[in-house]
Amino acid sequence: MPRPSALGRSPMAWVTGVMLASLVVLALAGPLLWGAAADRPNPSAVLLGPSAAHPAGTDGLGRDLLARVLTATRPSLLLALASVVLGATAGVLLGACTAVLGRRARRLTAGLINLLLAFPALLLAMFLAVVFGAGTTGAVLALAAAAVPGFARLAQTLAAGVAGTDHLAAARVLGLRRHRLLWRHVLPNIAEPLLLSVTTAAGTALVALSGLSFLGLGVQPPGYDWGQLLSQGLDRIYAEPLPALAPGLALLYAALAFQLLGEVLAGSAAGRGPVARIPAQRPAPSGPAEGGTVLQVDDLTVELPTPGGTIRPVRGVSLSLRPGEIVGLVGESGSGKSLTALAIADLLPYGARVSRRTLRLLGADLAALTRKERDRHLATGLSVIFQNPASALNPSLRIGTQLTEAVRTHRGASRAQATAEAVDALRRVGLPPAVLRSRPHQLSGGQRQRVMIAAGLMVRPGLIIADEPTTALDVTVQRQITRLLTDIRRDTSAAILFISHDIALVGEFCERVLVMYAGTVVEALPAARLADRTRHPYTRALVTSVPDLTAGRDRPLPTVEGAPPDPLAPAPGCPFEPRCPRRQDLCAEQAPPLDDLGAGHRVACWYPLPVTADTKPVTAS
Ligand SMILES: Nc1ncnc2c1ncn2[C@@H]1O[C@H](COP(=O)(O)OP(=O)(O)OP(=O)(O)O)[C@@H](O)[C@H]1O
Repeated sequence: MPRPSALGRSPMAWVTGVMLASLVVLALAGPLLWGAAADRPNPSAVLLGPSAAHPAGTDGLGRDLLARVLTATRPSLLLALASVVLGATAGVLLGACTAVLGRRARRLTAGLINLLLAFPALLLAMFLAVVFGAGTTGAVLALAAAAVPGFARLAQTLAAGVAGTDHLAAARVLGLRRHRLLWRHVLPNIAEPLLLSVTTAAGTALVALSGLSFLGLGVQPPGYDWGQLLSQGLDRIYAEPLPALAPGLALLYAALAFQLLGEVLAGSAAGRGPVARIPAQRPAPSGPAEGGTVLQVDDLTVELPTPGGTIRPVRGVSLSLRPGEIVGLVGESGSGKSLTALAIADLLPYGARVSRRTLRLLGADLAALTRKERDRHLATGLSVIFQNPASALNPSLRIGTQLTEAVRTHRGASRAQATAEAVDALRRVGLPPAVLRSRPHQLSGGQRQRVMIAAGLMVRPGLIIADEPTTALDVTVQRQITRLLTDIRRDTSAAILFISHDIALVGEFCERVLVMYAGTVVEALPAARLADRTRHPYTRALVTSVPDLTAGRDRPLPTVEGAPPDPLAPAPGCPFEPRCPRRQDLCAEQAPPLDDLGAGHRVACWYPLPVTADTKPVTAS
C-alpha cells in the first residue's frame, strides 16, 4: 500500500484526509449532538425557510432540516459502505477464484461473470430492490448484488496476471490447496488495485443508495438518509431551494471525498513504481531412489494447442538421473527444454497434453498415482528453481513465510521448527537469518536466487530442476550459484537437472549433457566429451559458436546458420536437416534414432561427425 510519507507530502491527500475525517466525526457525533433536534416535531415551525434558528429550514413536521442532514451522515455512509463491502467481497472471490480453478470450472465462472455483466448495474439494482422489497436491507442487498459483476471482472483480470506467475506455479508444486493458493498467493497480489476500486465504488454506492431512497425503494420513514431528505426537499425546491440543496451538498461532499481518496491512493501507488515481481522457488522433498535412479523419463511428448493448430514442442524425450548427478539440458531458445521440465513437474500450462512411457520420480510411477498423491509426491520430492528469481518469489510475503510454508503444509511442522529449518536452509546458501524478515524486493538478484534455492532445500528434494537459474544474473553471481548447487549436490545427494542455453557453462558444471533440438534429444554425452568428441553437427555447431577471449576481434563470431523448423509444419526427417552441412537424402526422409555409441554417448544422426581432436575447447562464456 502507499507509503504514509509519500501521502503526507501531497496537498490533495491532506484535503482528502480532512474531508474524510470530518465525515467520520459527523457520522460518530451527529446522532448524539443533533439527533434530538432532528427527530423533535414542532407544529409551530412547519415548512419554514432558512432562518438563524433553522439554517436549512424545517420539514412538514417542523423538524430542523440541518440537524436531519447532519444526523443522516451515519446511516448514509454505513449503508453505502455495507453494500460495497458485501458486493466487493462476493465479486472479488468470484473473480479471483478463476486463477486457481480447473479449466472447466474456470470457464463456467468466466461465463457467469460475462452474463452478469450484460445487465446495467443501476437497472439491476433497482430491479433487485423491488424483488428484495422496499427498505434498507433490500436496498443494501440490491446494490451489493449489482456491484458483484464489476468487482468479479476486475478481480478476474487481475488474477489472470497472477495465474501465469512463477510464484503461483511454485505454490502449486508445493501442493497447496486451492483456497490457500487463493488467500496466500492470489488475493494479496491483487489487493491494492482492488482497494482503490473499493474506495471509488463507495462514492458511487452512496449516490446509488440515495437514488434508491429518493425513489422510495431505499430507507423508509421514520428512518432517513440523504436520498430521502433530498426527495422531500425536492417537493418545495422552487419555493425553498435549501431543504433540497443541503442533503444534495452533503451527498456531493461525501462522494467527492471517496473519489479523492481513490485518486490519492492510485497516485501514490503509481508514483511508487512497479512492484518487484516475485517468485520463488519451488518445492520438493526427498525420498529413496529406486534402482539407483532419481528420475526416469521415457518417450515424453508434449502437445500444445496454439491459434495455428496443435504443436508438439517436446517429442519422445528420454532421460534419467542418478542420485547426486548433475545433468545439463542444453539447446537454443524454443528447443523444448523448459516444457520438458514443466512436464516432469506437472506444471504444464492449461490445455497441454502430455504422454510418456515412463515417468518415475524417486521410485514412484507418477502416472499410477492419484492427483492428490502425485501433488504430494512432487511437492516433497522435487524442487524447481526458476530462471527469474525476481518473479519466482511472492512479493507480498516475507521470505520467512515463503520458506516455511511447504514444511508446515506437508510435514505439519510447528512454526518454531519450520523457522529453525529455514534458518538452516539460509545458512546453507550463505544468507543470514535476518533475511527471513525481508521481502523479495529488499534483496539483490543473487540473494533472491539463493533464497529460491533455500526454499527448494526446505523440502529436502531428491531432484532439483534448475531452469536457467543463472541467466538473469551477472557472471560473478552465476559462478557463486553454480558453486552453491555443486555444494548442495555434494551435501544432500540430490540430483540436479540444469537447464541452460549456455553450452559452455553446462560443459563446465555438469557431468552429463543432453542436447535438445526442435523438441528432441539429438545427442547425449559425458560433459568431458563436449570439447572434442561431439558427433552431432548441431552440438558441434553449438560448441564452436561459443566466443572466447582469444578469438580475433575483427573476425565475425561463428553462428549456427538458419532457423529451427516451424513447429506447425514438422518435416518427416531429421529436424536439423535444413541447417545441416552434412545432410543427405535420407536425412530429409526419415528421423534418425538415438543410437548408443557406448560410454554413455548417444547420437541421433544418420551421418555423425567423425571424432576429431581439433574442436576448440569449451570455456565458460
Ligand atoms: N504455453 C505455450 N503455448 C504455445 N506454445 C508454447 C507455450 N509454451 C512454450 N511454447 C512453445 O514451445 C516451444 C518450446 O518452448 P520451451 O519454453 O520449452 O523452450 P526452451 O528451450 O525452454 O526455450 P528458452 O530457452 O527460450 O526458455 C517454443 O517454440 C515455444 O514457443
